[in-house]
Parts: sequence; C-alpha cells; structure tokens
Amino acid sequence: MPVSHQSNKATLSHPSGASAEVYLFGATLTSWKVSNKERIFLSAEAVLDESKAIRGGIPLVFPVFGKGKAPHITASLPQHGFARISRWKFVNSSDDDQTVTAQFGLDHSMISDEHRSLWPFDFSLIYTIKLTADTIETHLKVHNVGDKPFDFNTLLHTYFLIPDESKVRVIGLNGVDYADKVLQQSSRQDGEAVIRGEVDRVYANVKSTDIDIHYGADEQQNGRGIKLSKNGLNDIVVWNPWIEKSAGMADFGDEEYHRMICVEAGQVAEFIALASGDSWEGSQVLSLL
Ligand SMILES: O=P(O)(O)OC[C@H]1O[C@H](O)[C@H](O)[C@@H](O)[C@@H]1O
Repeated sequence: MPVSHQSNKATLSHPSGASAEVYLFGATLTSWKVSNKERIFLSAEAVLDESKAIRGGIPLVFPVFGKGKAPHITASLPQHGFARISRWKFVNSSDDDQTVTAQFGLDHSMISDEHRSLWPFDFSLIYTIKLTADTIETHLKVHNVGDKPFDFNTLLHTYFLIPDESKVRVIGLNGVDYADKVLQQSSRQDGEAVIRGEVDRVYANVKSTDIDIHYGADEQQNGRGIKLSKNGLNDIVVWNPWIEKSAGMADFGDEEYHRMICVEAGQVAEFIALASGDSWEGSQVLSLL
C-alpha cells in the first residue's frame, strides 16, 4: 500500500524505496527517507503521546509564529499556535507512476474549545504531502470559511538531520535583512549562513526561491545536502539552539544540536490577512543536492 495507516500516523511508501511518516498530531512529518537514509531530524527525546508539540520533523506553525503580541488576537495563543498541537484528520491518498500523495485536514470544529474561544474564526487547513523517488513536497492551503476576516502566520518548521552543525552552510540568504532573536537586533546576511553558536534569525522577504543546505561534511557518506525550494512563502527562519538552550529543553538531547538545523519557510514577518471566503496557499519542495 502506498499509504498505510496506524491509529496515530500514516506512512507513505514510494516504489523506489523512499518513504515518509506523518503523525496525525499536528500533521507532523517526522521522517523522510531517500536511498535508505533519514533526512529529517527527530529528537530522541521527542514526546509522541500528544501531550506536547513533537520536537523535530516538520511541525506546522499556525496561526501565529512564536508568541503573539498584544493587542493582536493571537497574543493569548500558545507559542507557534494550535495547529501543531491539534489532532488532524486523514483526508485521502492517491498515487500514480511518479508520486504518492496524502492529505490531512484541520478545521475550527476539530480544535480544543479553549483554542476556539481564543481564536474564534472558521478556518479550514488542507496539508498535502507528495512523495516522489527523490523529493518531498509539503503544501498548505488555508481557507477562510467563515464570515469574518482573520490574520495568520504560518511556517513549515523543518528540522533537517545533518552530519555536523559546524560544517553546515545555508546558501540563498546573501544580502537579506534579518531579525536576530539572539542578539535582539537587525542585521543583513553577508554570504552564507553558518552555525557558530546559538542562531535564531527571521529572514524577511527572501527573494531566492531556492535555499541550499550544504552539509559540508562526509559527502561520500551523507550526500551534499538538501535543496529547499519554496513557493508562496516569503520568509525563512534559521534556528539552532546550541548548548544552553539545548540543555534547557526537556524534549531535546544536550548534544543533539550538533546534528540538526532548522531552516523554516513561512510567512512570519507580517501577518497575512484573509478575507471571508478567500484562501491562501504556500509550499516547499525538498530535494537532494
Ligand atoms: O520550542 P518551540 O516552541 O518548538 O520553538 C522552537 C523555535 O522555533 C523557531 O525556530 C523560533 O524562531 C525559535 O525562537 C524557537 O525557539
């Protein structure tokens, strides 16, 4: 079966051997394997019992990035919103010669009463995952099905599994202005982004559609890296928690920062306003470099 189900997750299997795993909790993609190698980081300490957001994979940020700021209505929502901590439903699957597709859905009737009272809008999200022999696409559609407009942020918070954080290079951000959340200042990227300490940056309006994550280590064994191609998503967040933040996270191993980098495509620098009846779409395709 190209798409098989357990009570809490779906597995996509491509005839080439590529595969992906998606938990209904958050519609969090937790694994993407190509050539028998895992490409996505999932913490060994991740909590998978639906009591908190999954640490790793591709958590879906919606409708707010980080903590919302008063007086905006998202101010009382949990960090990164409710989509990643809500149970989605499986919508359907299909496959043809090239592609295995699975769709997941979340709407206002499915979130907790608390979240619905804090964010009282009628919305529908459709998350489509398309797996080919050597790529994976994750596509989000947001539909305002109510009679009031709403604002939202969204982000595909992708954790990449990398061989060595000290060697990774993120290319495609040169000359882009970013908010540095560690130094609490604005800067402009000069050349490639690297990890030499805690990094938490929001790059706004990234013109390049392609962001290349070069592993820079053991190419023979690991491959060169991953290309992230974004569509309809303006911003890129780069995050590595480094030593102290890692030690402070219960669901993240102290040394795991060596083996991950988050490069996250989304709409977070500004809210998107969605009028009644309107919809919005954004996606990314991951491929091997
Ligand atoms: O710990 P979480 O709520 O999952 O957030 C993890 C990280 O997400 C993003 O990358 C933010 O820019 C970071 O500031 C945040 O620490």
